[in-house]
Amino acid sequence: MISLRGLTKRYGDKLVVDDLTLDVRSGRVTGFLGPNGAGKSTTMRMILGLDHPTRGRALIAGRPYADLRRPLRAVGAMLDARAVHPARSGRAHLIAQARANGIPVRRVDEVLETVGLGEAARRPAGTYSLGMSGRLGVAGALLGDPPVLILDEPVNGLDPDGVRWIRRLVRDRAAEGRTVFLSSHLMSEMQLTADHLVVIGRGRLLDDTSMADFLASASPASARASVPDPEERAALVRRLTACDGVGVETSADGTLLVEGRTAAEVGDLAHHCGVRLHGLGDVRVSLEQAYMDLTARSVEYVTGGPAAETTGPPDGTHGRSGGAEGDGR
Ligand SMILES: Nc1ncnc2c1ncn2[C@@H]1O[C@H](COP(=O)(O)OP(=O)(O)OP(=O)(O)O)[C@@H](O)[C@H]1O
Repeated sequence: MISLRGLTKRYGDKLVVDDLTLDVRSGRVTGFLGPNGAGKSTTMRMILGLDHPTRGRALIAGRPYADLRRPLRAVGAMLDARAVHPARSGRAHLIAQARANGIPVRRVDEVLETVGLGEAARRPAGTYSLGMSGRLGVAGALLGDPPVLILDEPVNGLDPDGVRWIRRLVRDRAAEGRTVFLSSHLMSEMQLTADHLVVIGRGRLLDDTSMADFLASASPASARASVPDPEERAALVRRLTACDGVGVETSADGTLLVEGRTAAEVGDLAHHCGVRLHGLGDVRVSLEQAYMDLTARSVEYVTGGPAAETTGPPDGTHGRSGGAEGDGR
């Protein structure tokens, strides 16, 4: 487990990480989200002892990073995939890390195979593509077979096969009971990968919740139903719109979008009225939409316009508007 207690970082007069208190628990993948400059990398660097907190503490399994005797055996991390001496081969890079941590060289060859770099292992790391550098970074994180993994943008530069590979890798590690903490701006991928989310904006905690609750709280229930018979469709719409808080949109092909009711509720009502349905399902908000709603007021660097002046609300509450349709999990 990773524990942050009042973790705070100030660079000059800029408060970059603001009083973060949370636990990143084992046995699940925790996604770390936030707009550019929100303080994610700085938080990860403080967990890994690469930056000193201005205030507060970051602990790994109850200890500060600096107190870990064999750090790579306690926590594996990839923060900057390109931070490798360009003239050194990937294998030599890993061997140096392994030696410093009492890890046998055969483990280096093992992790190089695991990340698919077996053949490129003896080439200078400076000749690696971004995706290959990422794979080498992940190999370094896996080297000590640690119970805690911290990965900053691990899918950056990876091809679709590599993205799926990372997803499987981190999910398998979490299923083994390890702690996985990873950041990504790829929301669709995060939706498939993470069980739990920590969201920050301008250094402050905006949410610390399960993926399911994050998505559920982002939008009211809504369902989609296809009713082939026009008269039955009209009857169902009448019954639905007679209820408070329910809105129905009918598309050209006769599909109903029912806001304010779950698929189960729409199915029950249709059954009760003797209405035949061809398609019925819940409409889920996408992580991207839920995230955009939550962080809208915490974005510092806005595309095509001035940045918002306000920060996110201090108590973690937020007005979300739902609505966008997503692919669910
Ligand atoms: N060494 C430093 N000195 C001064 N400011 C810094 C330093 N490192 C980071 N910052 C600032 O701290 C803020 C947070 O940066 P950080 O890299 O932690 O954000 P991030 O959430 O990881 O962003 P991104 O998603 O763009 O990677 C930024 O405004 C950045 O400019």
